[in-house]
Amino acid sequence: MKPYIYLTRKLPEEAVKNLQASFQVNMWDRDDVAVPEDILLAEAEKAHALLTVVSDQITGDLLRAGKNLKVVANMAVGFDNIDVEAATKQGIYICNTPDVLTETTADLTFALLTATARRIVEAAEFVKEGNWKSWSPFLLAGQDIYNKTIGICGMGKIGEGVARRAKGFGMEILYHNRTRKPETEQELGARYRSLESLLESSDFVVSLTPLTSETRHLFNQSAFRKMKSSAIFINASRGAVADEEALVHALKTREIAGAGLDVFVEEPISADHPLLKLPNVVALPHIGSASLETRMVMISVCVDNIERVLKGKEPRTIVNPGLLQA
Ligand SMILES: O=CC(=O)O
Repeated sequence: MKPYIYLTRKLPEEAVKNLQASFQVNMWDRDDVAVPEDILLAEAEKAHALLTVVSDQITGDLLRAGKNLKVVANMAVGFDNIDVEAATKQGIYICNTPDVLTETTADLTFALLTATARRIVEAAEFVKEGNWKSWSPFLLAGQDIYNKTIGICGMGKIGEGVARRAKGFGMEILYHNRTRKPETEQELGARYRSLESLLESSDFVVSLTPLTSETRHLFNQSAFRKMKSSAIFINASRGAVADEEALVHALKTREIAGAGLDVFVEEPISADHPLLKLPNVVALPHIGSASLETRMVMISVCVDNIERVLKGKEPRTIVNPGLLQA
């Protein structure tokens, strides 16, 4: 019998035809709703490979139930939705899609910064709603971006991509990261700062840090209080790096000036969430890497990893490399 692969989202036929040639492939065939947990569990119990997305919770229980499972290929660079430790114990490869989405996500992060600073979403709605009656000096006036200070928290590849864009805007670049990046400092003139100093000095605080036990609620009440009252907070990593209640408070009381958010604690965020009621928030539906080109490449990275593992080869992009040595 051919190995069985379950894809948790409807993907284009052309993207998965390679898999169909050698394996039995089944996919959740709706694009508008996520696969329900019970169906995902039942599929994991049968599957040799899963192709998953960020909103699928790949828990220890699910991985232990997957007696045939050899690989989970997550269509994202982040993998906080997966219990990697449990997978490693079960001998299951966890793969992600690094590198291929770096520039696309940096584009979106910078676009979100621009949209928030210059009130682009508000302005576009204003025109479409027929509210534009006259040109006026301060109509929808926002904040400058060029020559301002950007503080990037999480200087991985996407952080570096955002820093390159910031350099083009003549911005002063500060960063905070677990490790210093001498080459980035040299190439982009980025300056390392403690988190506290970055928060105090930046006009734009940009979160690109992965979600871990250390970064959960990194942006809390005390962090927002340290920021300038004119500061704009941009989050393009994971919702839970910010304490959303503290963020709502900081925005309402104008402790900070605005926020551009591509990610939320609960996704999809409910339409009546207090964050969505605030005029100084630009909210996007987790579309950091969502260009047609990049999404197709991400799928092909997942497909390639699955194919390799099921054919007895090493996957190319692996999150639990300890397994390769085991
Ligand atoms: O959020 C998206 C990703 O991790 O790629």
